[in-house]
Amino acid sequence: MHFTKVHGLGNDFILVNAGMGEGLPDDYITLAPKMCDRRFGIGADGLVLLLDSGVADVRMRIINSDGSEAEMCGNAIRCVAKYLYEHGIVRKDEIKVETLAGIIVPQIIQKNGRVEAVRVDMGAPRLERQEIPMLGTPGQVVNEPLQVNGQTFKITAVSMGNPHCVIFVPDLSVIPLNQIGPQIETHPAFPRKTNVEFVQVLSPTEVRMMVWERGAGPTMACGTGACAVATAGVLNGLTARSVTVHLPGGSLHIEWADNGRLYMTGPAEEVFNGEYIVYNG
Ligand SMILES: N[C@@H](CCC[C@H](N)C(=O)O)C(=O)O
Repeated sequence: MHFTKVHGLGNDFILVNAGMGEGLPDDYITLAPKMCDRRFGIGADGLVLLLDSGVADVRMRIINSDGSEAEMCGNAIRCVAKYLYEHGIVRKDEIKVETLAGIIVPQIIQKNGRVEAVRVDMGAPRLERQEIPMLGTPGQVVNEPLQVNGQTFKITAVSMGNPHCVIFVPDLSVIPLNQIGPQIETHPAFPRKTNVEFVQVLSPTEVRMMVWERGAGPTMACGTGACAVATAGVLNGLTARSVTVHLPGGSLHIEWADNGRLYMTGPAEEVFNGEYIVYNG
């Protein structure tokens, strides 16, 4: 199987152009963990499949490294847009991508004839509890206490098509992400599990975050997570509507525009191409 390795701020993916004639085994859900394995496979946070679409330029499916399917991926969609543009597959400045979270529109930003960044219209955040989804009485989940193994966290829940649980803390460096992350990811309050973001506010226009991703664990960056963090910052009165989000792998700019939509701007990189050997049986 031919693949292209890409990343957005170190959040890395195996891209398979499945709708353009590449043979794709049906069992990609079992294949994804094998391909994503960092010792026995190619190594990645997720497998991204590009498929033909009847309603957009392309359809994107994102399979986490544990084999679960996610509705959307902010870093992957920037990589997809750059890949489609640079390989001449979709030579448009604005590319329509069908996802399980709806049609998302990345925009190619060029400088000196090169794709410098990708700006993505990520749509409006979904804030009602049942849209996250989260159990409990209807309404928004803003700075609400969540009990986790005897500890109380004040959480703000945001859906960017996929679920996010945002927690503001005074000091990121003391957070045991690998211990608390999976406990919140699988907390019974989140019937479809959740991504988890811990955030330290540096100023009204700058925050630092780290993420524990649903189905992938700790990653270097999360685009939908950065959008959720920017939304949560405004809802909690902590940040402005335009904010720079610093992640372990680099920075994203997020704007929650007056039209209610979130715009994410950041880089995307293609790293190498290869052939993955699929053994039957
Ligand atoms: N890293 C991604 C999000 C990938 C999906 C996530 N793990 C989920 O299951 O929702 C991003 O950049 O948004």
